[in-house]
Amino acid sequence: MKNPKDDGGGDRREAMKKRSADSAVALVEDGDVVGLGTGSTAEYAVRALGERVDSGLDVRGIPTSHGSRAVAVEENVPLTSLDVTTPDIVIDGADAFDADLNLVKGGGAAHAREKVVARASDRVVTVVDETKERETLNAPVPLEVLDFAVPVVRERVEELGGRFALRETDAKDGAVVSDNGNVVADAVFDGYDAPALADELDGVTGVVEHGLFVGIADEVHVGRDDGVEVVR
Ligand SMILES: O=C(CO)[C@H](O)[C@H](O)COP(=O)(O)O
Repeated sequence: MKNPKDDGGGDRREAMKKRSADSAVALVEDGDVVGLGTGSTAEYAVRALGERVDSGLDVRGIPTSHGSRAVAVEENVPLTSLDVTTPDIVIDGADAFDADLNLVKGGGAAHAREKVVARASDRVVTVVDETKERETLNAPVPLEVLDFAVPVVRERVEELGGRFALRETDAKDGAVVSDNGNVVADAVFDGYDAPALADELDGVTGVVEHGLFVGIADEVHVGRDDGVEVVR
């Protein structure tokens, strides 16, 4: 299965993403520690934060991936780590969300670090364009899995009624490997109750982390053509 993030784009959608990112970055205050999310929408946020740093804002960022670290370095956003402190706010994207603020994350294979940073943050702000909105979540659930455990995790996902698809990459022959050195798969279900499935996946030994974020997001900034709707 190819990366589910290969979902096209277009200028209109990029503008919605940027609107959402700008709205979230406006919440950052002088002195804040900011969790830096991963993905194209979060990248807009890191770049917008960089502009505010240029104008004198005093912040430190905690990246959620090698990718977001690289963007922060390029934008001169000073960095710190969970060894030193925890974020006042994290700004990160999502692959899908529902009205209860359940999120599916991990299209960029960074959901394990993203969840660690989000759970450590005082305020969790999600940035999306309106195409991510769902009445019922049914997006494939990313799984970061210990390579050794793939057969037993596959079996458990199938017992839960899903299909287990190891994620592949065009960048090399073989599986997508996370920043933590584990393989990444997608668990595909027709539809699911996010809290119940999250509970089940929490209990699967060999799954380092899954991409269902339940009870974590405080607000979702939804970029639309005519502005940003903040869903709380
Ligand atoms: O969870 C993520 C990475 O692991 C991303 O936040 C998610 O995939 C959304 O990315 P984009 O803003 O590019 O659509």
